[in-house]
Amino acid sequence: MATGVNMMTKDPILKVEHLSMRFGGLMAINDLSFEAYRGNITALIGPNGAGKTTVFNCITGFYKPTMGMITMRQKAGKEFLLERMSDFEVTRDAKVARTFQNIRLFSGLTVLENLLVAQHNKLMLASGYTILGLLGFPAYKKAAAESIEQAKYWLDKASLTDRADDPAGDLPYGAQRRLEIARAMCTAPEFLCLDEPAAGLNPRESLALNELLRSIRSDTGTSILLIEHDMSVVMEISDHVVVLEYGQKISDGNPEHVKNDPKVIAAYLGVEDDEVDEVIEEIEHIAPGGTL
Ligand SMILES: Nc1ncnc2c1ncn2[C@@H]1O[C@H](COP(=O)(O)OP(=O)(O)OP(=O)(O)O)[C@@H](O)[C@H]1O
Repeated sequence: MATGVNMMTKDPILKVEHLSMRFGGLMAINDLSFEAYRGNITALIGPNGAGKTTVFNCITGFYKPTMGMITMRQKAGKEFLLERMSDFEVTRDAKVARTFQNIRLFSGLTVLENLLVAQHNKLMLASGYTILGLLGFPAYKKAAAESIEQAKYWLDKASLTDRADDPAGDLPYGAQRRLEIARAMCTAPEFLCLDEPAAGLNPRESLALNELLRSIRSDTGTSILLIEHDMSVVMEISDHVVVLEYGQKISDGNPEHVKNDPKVIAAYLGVEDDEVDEVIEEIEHIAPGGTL
């Protein structure tokens, strides 16, 4: 398959091999294989019901796949077979963080508190899981100061510093989405999975999201896998796009390759492959140069 991506020079952080997930009589994912590369933004796209969230749930330990292997290799070389791990272990040990389609913030806590709660594990470790934290043990004090610094850093990156003391539930929708991503970044993940981060955003909020994701890629080197329906976000910021239809991969490559792939156009327009040329001709007639 021509892909437009030079796979030889890429270093995979995630390898999904022959993944299948069956729900009763429904094969939601059927023998799916793809890779996500270190330091890249990879987008997983496809029509409604294609299986994107199911893939995310398999990667992040929420579902146990019916078949297949999901290997994550950290920067230091340590490998994890994610399909064998619980969601808690995937987050804590493999350092995979995720956000959900529906926002899941602690809406009664302030913005800053949301970012501190995300670092709970680190603080508990520093307290030795005892009351040393309450007694002002130096290691705990140091960890607490680091947590605040980390929270401040991500408040700034997400353009939320001036809302730090407001309840998270009072933020506009786009700011809540950025806070969720900032909260995930406070756990210092190597791999960040975002489920429809641009859903419901207005164009200005979408731009702010793009900027945040680009800065995560350039400043931290964290690899990102995102599910997204907003093609302007996908085409604008992704290095690599994987397209699913009915639980199978139909295209894999750089954004330019994917948006011109007749199979992808057919899937989105809901037509048979052999009718694609005809439909593209019609589209060209209405909007010359138009793609997806
Ligand atoms: N827990 C489940 N039990 C039964 N069927 C499920 C379950 N989760 C997903 N499915 C089915 O699996 C298929 C793929 O669903 P999935 O949510 O992964 O698609 P998607 O590509 O994320 O869709 P959307 O873009 O609409 O969010 C659908 O037919 C869905 O109804």
